[in-house]
Amino acid sequence: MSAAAMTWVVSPNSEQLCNGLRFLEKGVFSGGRLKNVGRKHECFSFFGSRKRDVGSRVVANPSGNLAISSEQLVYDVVLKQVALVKEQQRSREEEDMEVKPDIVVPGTLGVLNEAYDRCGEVCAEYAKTFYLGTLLMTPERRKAIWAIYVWCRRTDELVDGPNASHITPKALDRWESRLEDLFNGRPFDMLDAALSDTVSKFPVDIQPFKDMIDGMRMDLKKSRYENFDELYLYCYYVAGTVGLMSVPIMGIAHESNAPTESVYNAALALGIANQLTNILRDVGEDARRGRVYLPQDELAQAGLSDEDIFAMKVTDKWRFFMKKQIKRARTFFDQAEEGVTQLSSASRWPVWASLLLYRQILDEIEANDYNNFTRRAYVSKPKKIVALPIAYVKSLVPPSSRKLVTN
Ligand SMILES: CC(C)=CCC/C(C)=C/CC/C(C)=C/CC/C(C)=C/[C@@H]1[C@@H](COP(=O)(O)OP(=O)(O)O)[C@]1(C)CC/C=C(\C)CC/C=C(\C)CCC=C(C)C
Ligand SMILES: [Mn+2]
Repeated sequence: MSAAAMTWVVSPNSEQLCNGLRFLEKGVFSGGRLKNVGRKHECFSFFGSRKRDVGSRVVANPSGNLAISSEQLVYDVVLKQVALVKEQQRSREEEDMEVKPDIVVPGTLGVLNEAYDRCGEVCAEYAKTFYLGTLLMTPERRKAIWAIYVWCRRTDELVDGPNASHITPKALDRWESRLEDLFNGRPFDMLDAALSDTVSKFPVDIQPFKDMIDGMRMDLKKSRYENFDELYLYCYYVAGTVGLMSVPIMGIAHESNAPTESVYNAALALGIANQLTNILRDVGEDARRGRVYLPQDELAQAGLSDEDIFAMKVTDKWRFFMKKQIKRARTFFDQAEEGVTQLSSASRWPVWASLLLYRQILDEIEANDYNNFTRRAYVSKPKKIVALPIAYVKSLVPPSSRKLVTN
């Protein structure tokens, strides 16, 4: 598919989107394979800490005043999402139904099915293993996850895709108003229509979606992170949000008696872990774009600076620094593990697979002797193949009655 055709998939520009819609209607997109344009897209590498180790709720700002930490800010979003889920549970119990019935406007069902099919195609193209995992889910859940995946991918492409240099804060504002419209039942295009349908059926709060757009805004104006608290907020925006969006769809197992909030915390932790791993894998690549997604204070403590990163030399100081960063990422994966088992049975396999595969990237960075400047850590096909049955076996473990960490 040409770059021009790709444009509509990711751009919030109305004219291009209308063009995109025409592509869809003519079926040009159908069967078309989205290509990587200007950006690495290996297969969506299948994707928490005891909180005390990684950050506190109240932090002192430079003037010595106490401020609310990023962790606390994010926790408020978790509570809001959990409240929405509980509210829907209560009304379902009252109405005694599984999901809201479809209110079908004549002639729209075919279009909606087609929209979901397109989401599935995009997902299969960008994230093959993950796509296969979604096939285990119920059709309703699978389609919903595809719709969320596509919205996230399109959002990410705005700042990371081929048209990234043309993206302005205004464009992100337009993307956000489209988001509000689709949550209010007024989708702009077919892919938005799929998500609009999804959010009308599942208790998904708009906040994590808005926060992901905020993450993209942050990417436009910020290329340094003073400390881990700042980096944590960025990781929440671009990846922790995905965890919060996904759990209402994947569902929590009926047998689970873990507090709902603890499962959302685990989902958040998996997003953070994935993003920290992504950052550690991409240090060299990001540096070539003038970006350093590493806590500046921790670099300084290790006797390192931006200059050392741009020099791209693996030194003992760098190895020492990296070991600490990897250790932190692993604590978030550990925290996430406790939550995966609480998910509904069909959702556990793709999440385990994603967790095991993404975590292995950290092992690969170690195996590369911490050279994440000029070598890209990746999980080889044979290792991926080994991880999948392990994930499957893990997914068979039912939720235990053990209590998870709440905040
Ligand atoms: C089963 C599963 C993995 C479900 C998530 C499906 C979904 C909606 C994914 C959307 C991902 C996406 C496109 C996010 C946009 C921002 C972004 C690109 C984030 C980075 C992903 C890795 O992508 P990649 O390796 O391709 O990196 P580049 O684009 O090349 O830089 C991220 C690192 C974040 C991904 C975050 C997650 C997948 C969150 C996972 C958490 C859950 C699914 C919750 C699980 C529940 C519990 C209880 C643990
Ligand atoms: Mn990346």
